Amino acid sequence: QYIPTDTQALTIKEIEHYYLDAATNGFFSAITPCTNYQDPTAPAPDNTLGMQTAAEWIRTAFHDFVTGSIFTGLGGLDASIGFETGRRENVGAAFNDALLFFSFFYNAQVSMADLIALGVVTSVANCGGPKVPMKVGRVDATAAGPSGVPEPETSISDTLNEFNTAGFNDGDTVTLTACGHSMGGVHRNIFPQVVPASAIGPNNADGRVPFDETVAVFDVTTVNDYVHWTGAKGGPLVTTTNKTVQSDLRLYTYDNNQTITQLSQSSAYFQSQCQGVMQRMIELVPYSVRLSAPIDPTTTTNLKPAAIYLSVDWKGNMALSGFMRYVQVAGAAAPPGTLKITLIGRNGQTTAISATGTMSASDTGTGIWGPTRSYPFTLSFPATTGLGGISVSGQTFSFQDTMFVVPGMSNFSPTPPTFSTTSSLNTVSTYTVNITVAYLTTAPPASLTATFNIPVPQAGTVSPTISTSTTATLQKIGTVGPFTIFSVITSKSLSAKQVYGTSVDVAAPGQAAGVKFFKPFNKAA
Ligand code: HEM
Repeated sequence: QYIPTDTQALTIKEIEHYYLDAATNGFFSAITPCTNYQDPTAPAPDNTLGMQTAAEWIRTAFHDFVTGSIFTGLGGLDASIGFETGRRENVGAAFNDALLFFSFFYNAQVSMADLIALGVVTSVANCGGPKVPMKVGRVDATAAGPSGVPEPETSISDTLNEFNTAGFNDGDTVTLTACGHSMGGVHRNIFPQVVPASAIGPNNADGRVPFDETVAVFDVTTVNDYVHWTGAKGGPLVTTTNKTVQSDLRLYTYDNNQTITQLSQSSAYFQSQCQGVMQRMIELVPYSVRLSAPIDPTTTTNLKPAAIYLSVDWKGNMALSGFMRYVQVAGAAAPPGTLKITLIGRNGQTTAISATGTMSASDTGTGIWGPTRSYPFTLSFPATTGLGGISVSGQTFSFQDTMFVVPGMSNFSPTPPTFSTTSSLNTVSTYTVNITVAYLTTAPPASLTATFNIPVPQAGTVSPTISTSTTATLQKIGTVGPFTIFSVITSKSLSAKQVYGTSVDVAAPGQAAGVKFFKPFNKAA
């Protein structure tokens, strides 16, 4: 585990993993294919209900963000929706479905609000829409926010007022709603005032009437249907005979159909307009929140180290292991068969020590940016040389070895059940963890303190929060080369889901954590 200087870098690393790496039970699993419906409390997807996870994720972001205010600088995308699911304006399973699925990916570095944003970015891009920039750094609310999410019955003036307060003018409101209503539909079981009982049928137990013919594709079809009065004609919130709930019709006709007609001019125009408003939706955050630069392998780097661990043994041999990730973005060279990873020593000098990373045949996948390849490697070097970084294909990545958990001297038992995004991870066991840390210091303290960051339930929402109340004291057990070694064994009763979300920080007395966000049991390993 290396220690980046900037804590947002750790969040970026985590989200990059969810966003770019292939994983059987990864973030994309619930929205692949885009027609899929995954109830995270059930063992397997159920596609007989007329429900759709990708659409639920987009609707979740809308209901979370729209009560935010550019005037007060409060609210927006902050996961407060979890505290608000009892309100009539937030009817339906979508919100808790989304938060429960996201909670498998929640930890001390990844907020629920960032996961809601990632849900929009992944479902839009995975289902044929544009790439909405993914920034990180959102902060979760600790209580409900104001109410006011527009409902089908809400007057046009109240609806526009709510969106205006969230920073969307009248035209933007039409655009965002038309973009959102490209996927999914309206369900009889929760909106009987909109959808007739006749909608219920085989593989449609909840009675969904889709917004358009391409329910699982983020595209201009619903707009074209409305403008040309073909197909689904814009969907049930236009065509319902109950005038009170014709909210899309009221909205689209408010400016005499000007905005909606513009949107139908071309698929490319629709997609670029949607990219802009979707970005603004997920970037409405409190004034106090600073978002990172976007995770974009085309403009940052498509070659990056991931899942890196540093170790030292009692003989003073060090090893840096992990993998290099190569994303073959559009226009990039084909992935090389091997990569040469060269050690930069603790003194900052490039050394003659190198390792070869060979492209994995199995750990591969195709994400929205292109094929992702991984190159596992282990770089071995003496403790006297130490670690300052690595250089790979002309790029330098900085690491440090001041304080790190030593994987070969640490362990964790029992092994939790295989990671999955179902309730199978609810089983609680007593887990014992040995945390052993190497500290590069000429004046070793008597002990170090480990703080465990454990996802725990919080009242009023299905979204977890992080508890830091479990700590442990590491005692000196020896020295190797320039390092003093500290260790502790501690036990805790946890669910497997909590185990996967737990991380540890370690600090010397009176100092900031030298080890930050070490995952004692890493599902990515
Ligand atoms: C004028 C404001 C809006 C109103 C009154 C409204 C109303 C509704 C209603 C009643 C449903 C049916 C929900 C269900 O049966 O599960 C729905 C679905 C949906 N809405 Fe909206 N909506 C509005 C704006 C938006 C916006 C701005 C977005 C996102 C950018 C959005 C995204 C969605 C999505 C993706 C669905 C499909 C959900 C699913 O199939 O599970 N809506 N909307």
